[in-house]
Amino acid sequence: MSGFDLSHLTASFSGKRVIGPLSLQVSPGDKVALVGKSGAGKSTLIRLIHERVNRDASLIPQELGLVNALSVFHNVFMGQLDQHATWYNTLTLARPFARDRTDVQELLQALGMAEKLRLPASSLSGGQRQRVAIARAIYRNAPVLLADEPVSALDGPMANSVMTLLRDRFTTSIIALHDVELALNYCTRIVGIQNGQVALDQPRENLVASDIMSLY
Ligand SMILES: Nc1ncnc2c1ncn2[C@@H]1O[C@H](COP(=O)(O)OP(=O)(O)OP(=O)(O)O)[C@@H](O)[C@H]1O
Repeated sequence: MSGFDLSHLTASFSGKRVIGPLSLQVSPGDKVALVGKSGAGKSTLIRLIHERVNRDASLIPQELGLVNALSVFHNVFMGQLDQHATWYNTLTLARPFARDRTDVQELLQALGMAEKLRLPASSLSGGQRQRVAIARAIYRNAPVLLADEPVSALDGPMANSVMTLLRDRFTTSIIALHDVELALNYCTRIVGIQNGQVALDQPRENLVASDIMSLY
């Protein structure tokens, strides 16, 4: 599955509705940017979509979810944990298989972090940690990417390079982005969220930055 049709998406906290009810239909090949001001509901919507799509998604959550005590290799390998038998994962914890090490190393190379393979995640900077979560999502190789501000801790050139990589590696994606220029440059469809509802849903070519800024 690389497209999906979700309806009746709702979320509430302490009895207060923060999302929906809303529907979202995503076709295979859509590269959706979720935009909207802080607190609009983008992260909550990504979580709701992940609950529905689950194993078909590669997720980059805003909180990253790295295990500090484990190496960069093992954090990336976690992207495929549910695709291997328990014995394979247990052996990998002690001593990774050469093929997996090579695959992860190649990914880290593409993310400018080749020399970090064996280091614990605790020793990384914020931007490096974010790239490990990105590598984990790419390594998972699911049909759909769900990402919540995946390049927020990266400098401009690195953010562009990572967005290019994500665009090339995933046919279908939904990415929450604060950076309107990145949204317009790397996505094919812009979905604006306002007060938990879809306030804008347009192909990228119909929009300029000022159209999106009206959401803020
Ligand atoms: N765990 C929670 N408990 C209570 N309220 C929450 C919780 N998570 C989110 N909210 C509320 O839900 C609303 C939407 O939050 P959400 O994190 O989805 O927004 P967002 O658009 O992703 O914001 P940002 O761009 O700042 O990440 C906000 O009003 C927020 O306060």
